[in-house]
Amino acid sequence: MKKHIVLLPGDGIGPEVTKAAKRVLETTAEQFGHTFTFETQDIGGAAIDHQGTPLPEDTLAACRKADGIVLGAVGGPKWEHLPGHLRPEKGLLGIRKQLGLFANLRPIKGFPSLLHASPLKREVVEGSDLLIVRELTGGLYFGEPRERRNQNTEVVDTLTYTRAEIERIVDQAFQSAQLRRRHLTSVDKANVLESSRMWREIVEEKKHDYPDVEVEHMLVDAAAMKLITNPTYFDVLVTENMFGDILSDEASVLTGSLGMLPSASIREDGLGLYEPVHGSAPDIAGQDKANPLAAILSAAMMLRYSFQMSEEADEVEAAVHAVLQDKYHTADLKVAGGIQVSGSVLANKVSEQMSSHDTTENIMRCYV
Ligand SMILES: NC(=O)c1ccc[n+]([C@@H]2O[C@H](COP(=O)([O-])OP(=O)(O)OC[C@H]3O[C@@H](n4cnc5c(N)ncnc54)[C@H](O)[C@@H]3O)[C@@H](O)[C@H]2O)c1
Ligand SMILES: CC(C)[C@H](C(=O)O)[C@@H](O)C(=O)O
Ligand SMILES: [Mg+2]
Repeated sequence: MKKHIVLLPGDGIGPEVTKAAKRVLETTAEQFGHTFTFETQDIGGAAIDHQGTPLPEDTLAACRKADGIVLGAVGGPKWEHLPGHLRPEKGLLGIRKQLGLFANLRPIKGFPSLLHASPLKREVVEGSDLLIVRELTGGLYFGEPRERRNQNTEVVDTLTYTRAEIERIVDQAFQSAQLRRRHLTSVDKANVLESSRMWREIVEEKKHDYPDVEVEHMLVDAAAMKLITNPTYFDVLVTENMFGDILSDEASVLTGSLGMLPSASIREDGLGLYEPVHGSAPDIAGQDKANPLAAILSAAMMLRYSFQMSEEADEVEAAVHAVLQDKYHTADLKVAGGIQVSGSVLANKVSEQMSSHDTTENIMRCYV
């Protein structure tokens, strides 16, 4: 099969992890007889430096034509002095919005060989396997007005959702739950926010369309606590944009590192932007220390969702599992008796593992 992939490396460790994902995609193409073509475009701080804007028209146009998009990360101290509308992060928010990528799927599952890498107790982490379905193009991130007022003595951000925006993400979450253990937790702050009360109403209406899914509501503060005290309680969580952002970084603790969490930002027709959950990590950028597995697993999600190549996705995930079983890891993961390697060496190991044809069953097949 032929597929055209747009790479958006961005800033900080973005280029390092994107290169790793590309490497693994090239190995996939070779192994399965596909033709993947790649095109690199600017986004974020790199785009500001090269083209004066965080989201150039060319980038958007290329993404609209792509079969899949892989993004590294955007942002960093170099651009922090810029006004809000010119910041690198605006490029990422812009592309999500412009492409209508309203659903961000963030699977969190501990690899068995990393159970001790989490600072949480093994008995808490063991068996955790959850999916955060984060609404991605609404809420506080996009509401207007957002401004300073009255000579800088007041500030306003706006949380808006339309009924249709909530309905489509709730549908997505119910459908994800149907593919998994059929337990959905809708997370909100309905004791305070009107938007959350409408969210709850919609979940209550929608549940009749999915009678095989058990659904409940949970307040976000309680959910934050339960995520790290009793993570195996959860299957699918669905929540609005900002709550989803925060809860997913928190949940990464279950896996041992933020560098392990992949994500898919998708829309109904199958186009997707595949992005690790982590940021540009300026503290380790340029040192080949970044964990490339979140980006590699994001590429596996692209194979599964946008390209419908589930065998290929299984192969990548199984190779990641095998490399971790062999005790290879980057510096962010604390693995007793492990073999610490650079990010590029770890990516090569995954690639070699795939080429060795040694990989068997994918017991990590959690990325739905
Ligand atoms: N999707 C994105 O592009 C994205 C996501 C989050 C943050 N950001 C941006 O990134 C910049 C830095 O943000 P931050 O420091 O709060 O968050 P961050 O996710 O970049 O880093 C948080 C911590 O996790 C570590 N880390 C992150 N990814 C890692 C990896 N793959 N391997 C090893 N360690 C890793 C970092 O070294 C750091 O200690 C900011 O400008 C922020 O806006 C971008
Ligand atoms: C960089 C930032 C705008 C972004 C977000 O909040 O969506 C990031 O934290 C993420 O999780 O993808
Ligand atoms: Mg985030």
